[in-house]
Amino acid sequence: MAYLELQGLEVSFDGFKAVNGLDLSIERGELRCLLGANGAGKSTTLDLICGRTQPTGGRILLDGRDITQDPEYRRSRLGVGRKFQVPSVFKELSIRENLEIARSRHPEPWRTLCVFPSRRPSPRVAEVVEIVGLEDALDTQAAHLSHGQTQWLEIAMLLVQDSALILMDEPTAGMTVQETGKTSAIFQRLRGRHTLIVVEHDMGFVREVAETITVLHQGRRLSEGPIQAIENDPKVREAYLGSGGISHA
Ligand SMILES: Nc1ncnc2c1ncn2[C@@H]1O[C@H](COP(=O)(O)OP(=O)(O)OP(=O)(O)O)[C@@H](O)[C@H]1O
Repeated sequence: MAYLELQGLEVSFDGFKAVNGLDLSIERGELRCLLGANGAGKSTTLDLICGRTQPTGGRILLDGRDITQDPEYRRSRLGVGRKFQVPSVFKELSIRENLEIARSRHPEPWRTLCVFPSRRPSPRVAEVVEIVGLEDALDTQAAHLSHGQTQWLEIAMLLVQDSALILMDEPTAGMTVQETGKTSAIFQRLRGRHTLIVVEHDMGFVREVAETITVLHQGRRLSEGPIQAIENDPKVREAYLGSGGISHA
């Protein structure tokens, strides 16, 4: 059995099926990209997996366990981490402080800073900042970070929480070409250690990082496979007709 299984997943908003009988199987350690035109149901699918939205039908299995009815906090404890498009870092705190708080998951974050007053990061924080390339900026206040650095800090916050399944919505949106390149390198390092599901419109980025791509259309799986197979799939071409083809998604 795959690490994550969506079986006939469905959610209806006032009768409109944003996700409509979606089947998806993702192996442990895989990096899966979700593609699809605007409104295809990509973000809603991530919402269903992390428990932000409750499905109106179907099942979600994580490592063989049915989590369909589990609330968001319980899925988070099981290792499901979600990165949203809008960053949720504490702007007035340093990178190190943000990471220590994320790691502790303490209900009163300020107490963590009393427990970790030292300027030396804990071993896991030190390891993670090296992965995302922020090791030289540990004491920089988050408010002073570039857009790219803020996104990397958020990824690091999921990593220190040991999220086994990481869901990301357009991680490269608003990034420069250099920042996107660095993000791609970070993802290459995460592959195999974490299972990643990434919604992304930047086809250059998708080409670099994805092994398998799932294309959604009207809340269903339209096509799945490596990039060449997706680009040559007549169903995908038809669904993207008018938007200049998938390469211009
Ligand atoms: N809470 C909600 N209430 C009503 N309709 C919703 C809700 N959330 C999403 N939808 C609708 O469901 C459909 C799928 O939305 P979703 O955000 O998942 O698409 P998407 O593929 O992520 O699109 P985009 O690439 O534009 O972000 C859209 O038509 C959207 O308007």
